[in-house]
Amino acid sequence: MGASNLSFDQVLVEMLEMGFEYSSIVEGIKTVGLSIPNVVEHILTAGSGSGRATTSSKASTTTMQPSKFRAPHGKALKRKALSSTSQVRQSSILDHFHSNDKSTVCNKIRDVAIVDLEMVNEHDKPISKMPDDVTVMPGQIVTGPMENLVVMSDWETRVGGLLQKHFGILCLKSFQKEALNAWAAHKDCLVLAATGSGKSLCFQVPALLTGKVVVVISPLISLMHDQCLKLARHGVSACFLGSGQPDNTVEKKAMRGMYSIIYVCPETVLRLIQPLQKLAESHGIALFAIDEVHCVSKWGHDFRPDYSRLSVLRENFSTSKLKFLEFDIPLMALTATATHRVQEDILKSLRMSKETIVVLTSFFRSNLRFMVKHSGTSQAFYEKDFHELIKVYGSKLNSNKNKKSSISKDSDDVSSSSGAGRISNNDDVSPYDVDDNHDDYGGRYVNVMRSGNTDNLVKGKELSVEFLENDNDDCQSVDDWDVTCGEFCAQSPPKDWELSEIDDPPKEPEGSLKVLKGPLEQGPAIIYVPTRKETLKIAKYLCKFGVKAAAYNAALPKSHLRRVHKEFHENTIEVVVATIAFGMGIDKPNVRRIIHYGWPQSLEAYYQEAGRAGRDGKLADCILFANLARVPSLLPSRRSEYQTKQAYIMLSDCFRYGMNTSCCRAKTLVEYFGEEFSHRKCLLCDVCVDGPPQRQNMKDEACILLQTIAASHACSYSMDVAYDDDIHFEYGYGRHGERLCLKNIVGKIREQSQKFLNTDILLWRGLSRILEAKGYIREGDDKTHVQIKFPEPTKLGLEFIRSMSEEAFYVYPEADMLLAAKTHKPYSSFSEWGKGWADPEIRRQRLERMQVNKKPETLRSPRKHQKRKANKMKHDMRTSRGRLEAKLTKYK
Ligand SMILES: Nc1ncnc2c1ncn2[C@@H]1O[C@H](COP(=O)(O)OP(=O)(O)OP(=O)(O)O)[C@@H](O)[C@H]1O
Ligand SMILES: [Mg+2]
Repeated sequence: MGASNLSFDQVLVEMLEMGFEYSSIVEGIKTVGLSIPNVVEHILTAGSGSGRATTSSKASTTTMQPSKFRAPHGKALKRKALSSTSQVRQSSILDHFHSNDKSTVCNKIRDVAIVDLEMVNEHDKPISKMPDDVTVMPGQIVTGPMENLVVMSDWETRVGGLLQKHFGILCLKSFQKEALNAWAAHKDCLVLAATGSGKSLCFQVPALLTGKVVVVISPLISLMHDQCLKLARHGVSACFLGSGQPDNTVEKKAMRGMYSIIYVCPETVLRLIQPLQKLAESHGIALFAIDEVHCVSKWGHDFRPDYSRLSVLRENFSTSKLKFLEFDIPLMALTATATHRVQEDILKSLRMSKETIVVLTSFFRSNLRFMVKHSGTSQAFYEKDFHELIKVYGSKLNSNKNKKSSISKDSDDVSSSSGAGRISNNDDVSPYDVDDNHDDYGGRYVNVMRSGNTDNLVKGKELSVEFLENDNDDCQSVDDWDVTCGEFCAQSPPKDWELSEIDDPPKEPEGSLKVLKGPLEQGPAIIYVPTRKETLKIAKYLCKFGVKAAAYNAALPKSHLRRVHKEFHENTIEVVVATIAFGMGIDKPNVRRIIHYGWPQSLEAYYQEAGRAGRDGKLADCILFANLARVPSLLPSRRSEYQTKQAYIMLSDCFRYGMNTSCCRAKTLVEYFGEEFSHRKCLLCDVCVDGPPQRQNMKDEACILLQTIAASHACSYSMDVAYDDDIHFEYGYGRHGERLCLKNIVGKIREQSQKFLNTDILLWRGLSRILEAKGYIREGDDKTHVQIKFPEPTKLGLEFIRSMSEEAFYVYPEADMLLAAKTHKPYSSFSEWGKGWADPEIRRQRLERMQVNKKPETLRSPRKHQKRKANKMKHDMRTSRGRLEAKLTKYK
């Protein structure tokens, strides 16, 4: 790859977008010239140290030890036979992974075939241990009694042989049977089943049973590609169409019925309506499957506008439109993350039939161990947060000497629970970690987003250099994987399938739960971060300690992404540090750890990504490291006002999940999706294991907070609130008649009550959420916030004040309240810095804090520094104006 004709600035801008640091880019350009791929390669190779997986095809060949090439149950696979039976027709797979090197084609074909079969092994090996705790609830949800349906006769008897032949599977899970029953009865079907439960089989089987074509609508090329590859290995011909498919003969062949399964993105299927109608006539279409169907809904976390136009399928493939059809071609919609609202939206948006069968299984994944840990999630915390990960994945050879110097003496176990989302690992967080910017609840973006002006949106993005994982990944398009193939011909499935006896596990009595215990088995990890820059920073950090880590974000060169994907599947890369671009569809059975480093944007996204873990049914960790002292902000993205509001609601739910200290995390998650959690607890998460914190009687705090809020609204309520003796309010509705935000209200409490002088804003923030949940206060602003911002009392709240009795008010302190209790600081906000100097105690504490916690100037972020400067200017202006006004009154 020689130098391109790009200018220095162009290379710089593009690479900054990818998340690289300015200095590394400049250094790279100096060394290898103005070629983006070369500079990327240079930086990644230099930064990776010995830990990063090598890029050469040799590496994958050499890393494959004979012992690895085993059939599911220990039978060695014959390399030769495999390479000769490989019928993957396109140059494709080679192009995927080694597009530029044609000289070693043969070797590569063999390598890839072997790699693929290795993946098959991994998938099928622990068949009996598949997460199959799903329970179909036909009685509740199925809208039509199945026994009354005209079911395609004998499909169940015929399917057994096909499953064995193609997938090495003896039987279907009950939810798969339900879905297939619906299809066989020509009914539409909505399948809601946990991540990794095997939804794909529901739409793959109809192609095998009928010999007709199944059209699958899928949101990502990477996902389509993954599935096509697996199908080819299982002896099912499949292709994918769309902008990632350069060979237009594939599309023509597909429309002539040459592939059993056609994967398309929604954009493409909309274009292909007519050819598909012809295909339905000539060959027959057995089913339209809409995978990851939550993308249909505006209420979902991953809305794709083209998904919402898929109602054309119902309109164009019904008996009223196509006279040759005997029945409407059934629709099967599938997802693992849909709330009730999203489910309703799906049925409506796709215009699914009134008789749609909804197959609902539990979203609960009993082998996932959820935890929340407090962390500043910045570079200063890497050492502490990743030290256990480095211990697990770091190469002994490399890291021993580094470990001595760099890894904290602290031997806290990353995978050991910190206790109910509490603050054990990073409990020595400085008060300065509480970013006062965030007291305004992400206002920086709110302003930008709410303007409705797209120019501003763009500016917003430019402003937010750290939040670079923008629409590129938010709205992942088919272009995120420009895979050059898409045609997969059926290979003969391996002859020596060893069939495991699998069936739904015997139903356990209600409430009992088999608890997986013990240390995690070996297996890779994925670290999800919000920004591209962090993917690179963390991957580089881990590589320094000998961890085979790699960054993955949508802006990185496709060749790099393909390599990461491949090497991750081969277990050459052990830790992928990724944005949401590596989320949906990753089906690797032995992922042992999913770490979210920073707040996710929604619980749907969180659960979807966490669902990549433990797909083999074995214990896996899902750890969320988040700054519990901060209210998270929305990442910039193109959103309408309506979508912004929705996004805030989802972020808020996610924030509350992190703040929770008393309810089982798995229960919180599945109940979020509207499921009634049949077990009381998961017995694995940090809350279940460590128990909730001790309940506190917060009667006094609740009363004073409610009173102060009520007083600030006294004008509007024109009521006589019985105040505490030591509280006197000078005005009712803010000094200038404006609403008082929680921060001001807390300021008032501190001013008026000696008892609460030294209380932390975090305490009041947590308490206000508790009061809101109890229905005593509500948001008084017409905007949506992540955390209540302008509290106003409800009728219930006012009654609570009126009827204040001696009764205690016991609550479980939330995570931020516990954090406040641990960090002994009276004020968390710089905006309150100017207040209270006259008070000797406050003065003493502030001076002490200035001495002890003074950070070196270099550590200050430019953003904070600018804000401080601006505040100082404002303060100076105010004081000089004050002096001026004082002088003027004097001379009047
Ligand atoms: N009946 C079955 N018995 C055993 N294994 C199965 C069965 N059905 C599917 N599987 C396996 O389960 C794994 C996960 O399947 P799949 O990718 O379809 O999950 P999914 O439900 O689509 O998950 P996600 O929501 O994350 O996409 C696959 O490797 C598949 O081979
Ligand atoms: Mg799936």
